[in-house]
Amino acid sequence: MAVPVTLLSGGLGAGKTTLVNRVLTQADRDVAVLVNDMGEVNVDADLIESRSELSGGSEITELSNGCICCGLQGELDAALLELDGESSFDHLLVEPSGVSDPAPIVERFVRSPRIAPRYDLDALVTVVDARAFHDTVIEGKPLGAADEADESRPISELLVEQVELADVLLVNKCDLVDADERAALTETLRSLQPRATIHETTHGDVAPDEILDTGLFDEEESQSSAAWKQILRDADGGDTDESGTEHSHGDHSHEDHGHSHDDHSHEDHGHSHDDHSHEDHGHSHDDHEHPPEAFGLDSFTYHRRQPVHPGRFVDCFQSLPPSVIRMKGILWVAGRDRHAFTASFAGSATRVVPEGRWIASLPESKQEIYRRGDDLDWDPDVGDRETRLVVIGKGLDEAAVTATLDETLVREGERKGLDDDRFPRRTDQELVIDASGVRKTKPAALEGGR
Ligand SMILES: Nc1nc2c(ncn2[C@@H]2O[C@H](COP(=O)(O)OP(=O)(O)OP(=O)(O)O)[C@@H](O)[C@H]2O)c(=O)[nH]1
Repeated sequence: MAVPVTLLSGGLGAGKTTLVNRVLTQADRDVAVLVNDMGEVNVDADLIESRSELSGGSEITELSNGCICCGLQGELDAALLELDGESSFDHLLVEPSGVSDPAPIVERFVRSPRIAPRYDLDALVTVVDARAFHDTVIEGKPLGAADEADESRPISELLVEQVELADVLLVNKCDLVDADERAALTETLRSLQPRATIHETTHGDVAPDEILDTGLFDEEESQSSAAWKQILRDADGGDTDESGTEHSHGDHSHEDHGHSHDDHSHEDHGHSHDDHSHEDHGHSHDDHEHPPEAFGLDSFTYHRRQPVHPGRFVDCFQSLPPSVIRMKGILWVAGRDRHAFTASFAGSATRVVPEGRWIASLPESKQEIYRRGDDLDWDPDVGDRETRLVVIGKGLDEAAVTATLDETLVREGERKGLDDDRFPRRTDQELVIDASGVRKTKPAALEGGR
């Protein structure tokens, strides 16, 4: 029988190890643990090991040569197969490095022909450091220089994505925030991921049953329930009012609106964090509640059939109003009329990544193929090119944010000769914009040297 798996994620020092130790000592079943600390010294494994000896019977396996979310997938598979072959246990806890993107690990459990039959993903549990999440994501303060300096991908954005994927959220270190901050945290977390069960904890004090054998993981939900995806989907089928802001319900997300990925001849078509192809699953979500409003937050979709001016876009995203908590969507960048970009802002930083080709940039014969049978939102002048951003925030002044975004649009007479080299040309590069500056990086630096 397939062994249930809990996948833990959370920022550095959020309290994952503390939680694992608690589960090992309190659970009434045999729990194996797979840890990956991405560092030379596998401190977590040592800590857990000394504790697990007390609990008896638990199995600890560690991976230490990189990050299992990408570079170590082979090693992850091997460890999982070995564990399955050599030991017997009732449940597996996987604790990847704090800066991992959980999505590729989920992919292993769900899709790998060797792993999927043996393991059954039970829940994605994200441990949130209440103090750090409040300060970085809600207040928008940058993390300490030491924390963020070496990382190409903004940590605050990863923290938000870990929340957006979660089935269970543990808001840990609640002793370090006051009642108002705690309420703001819960409200924000709910608005980012309405589906998750939330527990407020100190030193991971949650009953093991809340994270073991929960039956909460649902592949389709996990791909589609992040608030920004729901809003984008709702807006996508909708009417546009005078301000260009959309309010309506539909059943499409930009993931399935067909940007072409077939012509990457000039690129090293590597990895894109947003390009998990299984997002295109065509499932109807009309029964979901519209998320942020239900929790006192505001949201709207900004939509223009115009490109942004690259320089003004960067300037604007270096100082977004503090009321904006999350922004995500698709960008048409002037001077780069062939490729769609995705932009993702969370907390204090924005990441811009090139995606596939605009279908309108393909030869007409190919456009036909993409457009056939697809209810693409096609504009007679610009085709599928668009700038479409979901904005989530607290006390958002929609008109003011819209005006700010409008300022970034390219103006009459400006388009000639615009080609901002800071915007990546390859899908394995990304542009990171934060208060300290702008840099073009390779995500590989963060993710184990892919
Ligand atoms: N004040 C406070 N400290 C906590 C709490 N939970 C954990 N800690 C402490 O925070 C530190 C980090 O906890 P860990 O459990 O090691 O965190 P982690 O997520 O495993 O850390 P990494 O694996 O390094 O990312 C330790 O010193 C813990 O004792 C809590 O609720 N409140």
